[in-house]
Amino acid sequence: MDKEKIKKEIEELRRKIEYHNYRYYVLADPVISDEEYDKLMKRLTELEKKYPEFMSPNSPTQKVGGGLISGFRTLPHSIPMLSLDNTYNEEEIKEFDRRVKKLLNVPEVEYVCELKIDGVSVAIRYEEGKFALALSRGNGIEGDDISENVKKIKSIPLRLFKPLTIEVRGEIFMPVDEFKRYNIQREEEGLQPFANPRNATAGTLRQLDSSIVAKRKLDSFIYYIVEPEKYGLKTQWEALKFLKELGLKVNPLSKLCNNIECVIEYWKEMIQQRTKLGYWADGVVVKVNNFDYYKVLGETAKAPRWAIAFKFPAIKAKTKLLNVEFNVGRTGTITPVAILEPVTLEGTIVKRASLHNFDYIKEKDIKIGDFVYIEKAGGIIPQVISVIKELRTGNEKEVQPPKKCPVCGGPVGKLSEMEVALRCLNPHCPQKLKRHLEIFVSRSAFDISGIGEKLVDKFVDAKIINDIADIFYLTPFDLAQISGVGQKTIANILKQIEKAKKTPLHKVIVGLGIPMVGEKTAKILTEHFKNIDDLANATYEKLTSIDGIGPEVAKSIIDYFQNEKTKEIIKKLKKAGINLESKVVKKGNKLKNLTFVITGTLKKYTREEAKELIEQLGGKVTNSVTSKTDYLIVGEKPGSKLDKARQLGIKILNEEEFEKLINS
Ligand SMILES: NC(=O)c1ccc[n+]([C@@H]2O[C@H](COP(=O)([O-])OP(=O)(O)OC[C@H]3O[C@@H](n4cnc5c(N)ncnc54)[C@H](O)[C@@H]3O)[C@@H](O)[C@H]2O)c1
Ligand SMILES: [Zn+2]
Repeated sequence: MDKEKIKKEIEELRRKIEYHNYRYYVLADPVISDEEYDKLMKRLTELEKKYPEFMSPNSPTQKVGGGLISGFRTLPHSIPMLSLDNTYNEEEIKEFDRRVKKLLNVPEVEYVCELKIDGVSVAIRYEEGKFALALSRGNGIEGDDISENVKKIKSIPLRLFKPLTIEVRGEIFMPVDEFKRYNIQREEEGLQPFANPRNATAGTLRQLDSSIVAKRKLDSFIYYIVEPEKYGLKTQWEALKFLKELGLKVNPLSKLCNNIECVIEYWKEMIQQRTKLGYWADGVVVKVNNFDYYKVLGETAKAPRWAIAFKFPAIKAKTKLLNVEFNVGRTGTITPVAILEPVTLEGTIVKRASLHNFDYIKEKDIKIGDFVYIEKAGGIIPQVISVIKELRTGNEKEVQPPKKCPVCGGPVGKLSEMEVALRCLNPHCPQKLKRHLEIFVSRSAFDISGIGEKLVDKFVDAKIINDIADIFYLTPFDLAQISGVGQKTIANILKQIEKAKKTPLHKVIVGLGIPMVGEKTAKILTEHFKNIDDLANATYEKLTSIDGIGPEVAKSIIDYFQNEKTKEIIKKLKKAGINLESKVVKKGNKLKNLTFVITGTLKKYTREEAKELIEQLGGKVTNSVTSKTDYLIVGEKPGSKLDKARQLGIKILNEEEFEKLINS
């Protein structure tokens, strides 16, 4: 009976930890603090130790977190790259010391204290002094070959001061200033800022393009030598000195201690200094100094027994949650934001903090009026971490998810069961306009590449563009008003806009941004409806009778076209002369085994449309005329392909003849 309960708790803990691993390592977007995570892990470790019958080799306690990334070559480590056990308090560090002394049967042990740099660990091999390979920690047994990226880090030498063949290990990290700069840049680009510098470092190192790594100023501290006895080294303290002599960057703040009291003192000193370092350290790594002891102490599947991470307490502040506001993002996601009684945290005044999502609020039972603890994830983004329930008066109020979009008053809901976030469901919500315009001008829709993300933002901010159709009403004057756009660019953009008016209907539909209607569905629709009005008037029965259109998509299409703003936008698109007719004919085999080449400009079709038409009828379109070409279709201002076709005696069709062929 009791055992059943324990088993359940173990399973629940494993499920939670795996979820947080996923958020942390894969999404680089953790939702709990390291301290909370470590508490879950500690509880699981305790239970597994007490009830070994529930132990499993797949438990997160048995694995090094992180994993491998696709796109890189994977190679085995020379010896496993492990994690570290950790503790947050003095009692436990003394316990660690007692355990070590008991296992070694000695009265006192020397420790080396090093800062625990909050970055990503790396193994670097040098051959005869020359940089040969860098591997990520991966799953601890195998790592990713990130050599090209690591070579771009300035503090990592490509040549050592001595021509040794050696493997060293250390930490790659992003300094505080660079992290701040990079996050500001990300926000300007409309990307989510990284929650902490470790995530930012990991995100940078997994780039396949090493020139990106060169742009972000990553740095390194090396702290470990594989098989140190080969170089006559007997202690970690000697190893650190040796690494420095090789020209590697070694953290200058390490300390050699004769006993555990000295370690605790160092830890306290570093807690004071931690915010002034210029890089993030989340604790002190305490290592037994004498290498002879390492074999005696050994290691678990996950961590060595001769070292422990003595983590710093989280820097948190207590304050009152005054209210919860709702932010609407570019994709319409609505996120709750805590409005706080202003409080100082790590030297800045915090008035707002992240609450992640409504599930988070529910899970933590956060109420308006509560006293809460806030913490800065990675020293940057404040978040509400926990509620101090003892201080409740009974007047606290539940946080109600909004029933309407706080920006446009539109309906609110989830797009699918799977989603955590609530969204504004109004397709024309002004808050979504920027994102929508990015899709509108993209290659899968109107293909107006002259108007990139930055310009879109400027147009919307300047209120020149208030809905998607406004793109087709841009004047040279509007364009000139936007700073940074020259005459040439203006002419180019106008040309592209003109061309975009001929965009085939399925791409127009993609551009409209009807929820749940992507490229594939848009194509199906153009095969069944003559034009946009035909589609707008389609009944639910008609839509669901089409192969590939499910009830949810049908409902979404109907909702979209019933929206008053949609009607206005369609009117504006018509007035601007946008193609809203489907030129797609029914599929067939009429052109089977025939190869076409197109030259010059056609009047009724874009290249793309003509190509699609031919392909739908079973034909093929290639770029150059060869003896295998069956037809050359000739528009206005044909190129040299026409001469070539004549030489080879290929059949030549003008636009009318081409239409006759497909409609015959
Ligand atoms: N908040 C979350 O949701 C969440 C989720 C997963 C993991 N985490 C955090 O990540 C930790 C697990 O990550 P981990 O396995 O990398 O362990 P870790 O970061 O706690 O410790 C091991 C690592 O410390 C690094 N390190 C830095 N300086 C060092 C030094 N001087 N000497 C030796 N090593 C040094 C090495 O990279 C080593 O791999 C957890 O304890 C938790 O704090 C948090
Ligand atoms: Zn809205």
